[in-house]
Amino acid sequence: MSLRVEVRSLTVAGQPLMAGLAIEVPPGAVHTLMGPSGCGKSSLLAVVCGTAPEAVRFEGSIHLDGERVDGLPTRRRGIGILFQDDLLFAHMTVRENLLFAVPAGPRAGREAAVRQALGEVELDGYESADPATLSGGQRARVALARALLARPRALLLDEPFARLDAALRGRMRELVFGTLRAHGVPALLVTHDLQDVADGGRVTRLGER
Ligand SMILES: Nc1ncnc2c1ncn2[C@@H]1O[C@H](COP(=O)(O)OP(=O)(O)OP(=O)(O)O)[C@@H](O)[C@H]1O
Repeated sequence: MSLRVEVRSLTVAGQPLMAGLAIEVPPGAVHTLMGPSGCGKSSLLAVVCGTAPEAVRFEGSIHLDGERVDGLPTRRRGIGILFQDDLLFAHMTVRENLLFAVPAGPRAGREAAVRQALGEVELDGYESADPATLSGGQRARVALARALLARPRALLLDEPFARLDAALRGRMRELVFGTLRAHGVPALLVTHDLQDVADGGRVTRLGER
């Protein structure tokens, strides 16, 4: 799967944020967006997944594997998003949080997908854990597993490592980038930390307002 985002113009409440931008993300690659606070990074992600508020006006196009998706409602784009707040449901176990994301299908297959995803993020055996009892890094890994279980065609990462301590951040980066590569899922990553740039990944620097 590849992602192409072309921004002819992006305005928020009538103020221009960016123009003349083209981003091409090959399968499994992570493209980093950097820039000062307020330059429109989060607004651009919201436009790509189709959740931007009325005040955000976008002219341009978004393609997934050549299919134009910017006219589609969010749920039909198949683009996942991972935030720094993991947004796990507190009243559900890890397994229930993950099952929630698995597309409809036979029960056994969905359960197997959950077990496999937990293995991929090195959390075998954590099915019945309560998210509140997990460390920040473990919660971040559950959130990654959940994002991938929905089988997204592309993933948007909005400062997903910001809350993790330095040692864990390195491991989470490897895990996230490795998993995206393995699944061939292209990603856009917003960060303020140059160390978050994936090896060989491209960077777009957005300007001041
Ligand atoms: N719904 C809205 N109505 C009006 N202005 C908005 C709205 N959403 C965002 N803005 C403004 O648009 C600009 C871009 O915001 P955005 O959150 O996209 O920036 P950002 O680059 O992600 O910033 P940060 O790094 O601080 O998260 C900001 O000046 C913000 O105040």
